[in-house]
Amino acid sequence: MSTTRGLEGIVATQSSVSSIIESVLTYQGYDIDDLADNASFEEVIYLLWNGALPKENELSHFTQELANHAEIPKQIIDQMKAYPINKVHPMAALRTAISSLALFDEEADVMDEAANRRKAIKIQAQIPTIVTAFSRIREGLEPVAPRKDLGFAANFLYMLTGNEPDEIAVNAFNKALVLHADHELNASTFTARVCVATLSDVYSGITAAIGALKGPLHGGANEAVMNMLSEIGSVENVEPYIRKALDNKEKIMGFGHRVYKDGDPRAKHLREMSKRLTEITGETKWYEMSKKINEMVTSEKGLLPNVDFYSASVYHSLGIKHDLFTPIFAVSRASGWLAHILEQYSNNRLIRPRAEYIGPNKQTYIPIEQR
Ligand SMILES: CC(=O)SCCNC(=O)CCNC(=O)[C@H](O)C(C)(C)COP(=O)(O)OP(=O)(O)OC[C@H]1O[C@@H](n2cnc3c(N)ncnc32)[C@H](O)[C@@H]1OP(=O)(O)O
Ligand SMILES: O=C([O-])CC(=O)C(=O)O
Repeated sequence: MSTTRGLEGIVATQSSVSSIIESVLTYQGYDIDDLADNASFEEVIYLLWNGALPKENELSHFTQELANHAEIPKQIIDQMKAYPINKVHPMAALRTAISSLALFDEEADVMDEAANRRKAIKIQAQIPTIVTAFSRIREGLEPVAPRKDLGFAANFLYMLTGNEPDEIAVNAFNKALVLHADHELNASTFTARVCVATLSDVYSGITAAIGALKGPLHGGANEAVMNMLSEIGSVENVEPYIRKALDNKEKIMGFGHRVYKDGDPRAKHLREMSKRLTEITGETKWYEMSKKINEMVTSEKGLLPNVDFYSASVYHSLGIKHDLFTPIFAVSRASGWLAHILEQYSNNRLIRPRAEYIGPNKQTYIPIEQR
């Protein structure tokens, strides 16, 4: 038996949801560059779940469906109020709240395709409501109910702040959602597929995926990048900080990637957004610091920024709290997880690889008093 550490390069399934070929990312065959510049997040969700871009009437029906299901049960809000809110990371709160949502869905364990699609709509629609409600509850504010007349991106920002966001913020947030929606067999998507391949339910798959996304080697890196930027504090401090980190063989968050060795195609969009948004807020230092870190890490280690690097200064510029960055990743990536879950159910086989045994052999049980 031979092993490949971290399953690098192993093709574990077939999928038609998204592809990464020669560093080009496509969703159902559409280049991410094209979608980032043109598509609404709602169109992208529809595309990932249905394999085709929606016609006008299909999009308005789909958008309405999402809006109609965006409210969460009152019990979930009450439950979040009972969390030890000052100690709980919003990703942990989201993981628990999504799992709890299943308890209030009579169809949670109904496994036919129509029921699974209904659950997909509910989960996609309700994740933003949970994330924004938790954010407000911990600030001592009441959650803001979702509005049916606002699009997905606008509604998120509205529920977060209670104010209708401007067009620049909505467009930037929409683009970030589009860029994060799916990414082939990344760790959280693989987790979701492994979970539902046992014929467990959709909520379990999403709960498991949230747990995997939370780690700093995956989605948690965007918050870690912002922590690093805050710690560095100024452009002049970049050089000594990064040099020390590299000398100590520390990982620089937001750099490197298991699949992309010559660059993550999403990063250039986020870099451009970071530049523009920091100019608008007048806090260009976040972009300037990021750019300098990028130059140093790339020239000294040959590592390029991944999706998490410039997204940190983008979300910061939108006025979003740093520990909400990864939950926002989940808001977007839920669309990809759900597409993969539906795909897994449609052609399921239990996912169960092998482990090469390297432990001791031929041991004999010794009674406890003789050990
Ligand atoms: C949405 C996402 O999930 S994107 C990824 C988000 N995660 C991060 O940004 C965290 C920082 N990056 C990393 O930890 C890694 O690059 C990962 C997890 C993304 C990919 O990991 P792997 O494919 O296993 O690469 P691995 O960790 O083996 O790295 C290969 C080499 O590059 C180095 N390296 C990789 N990333 C970094 C980094 N960010 N900073 C410094 N060195 C790095 C490793 O130390 C290793 O060096 P070595 O061969 O001398 O030991
Ligand atoms: O694909 C990966 O390994 C990580 C990643 O970039 C993502 O999930 O967006």
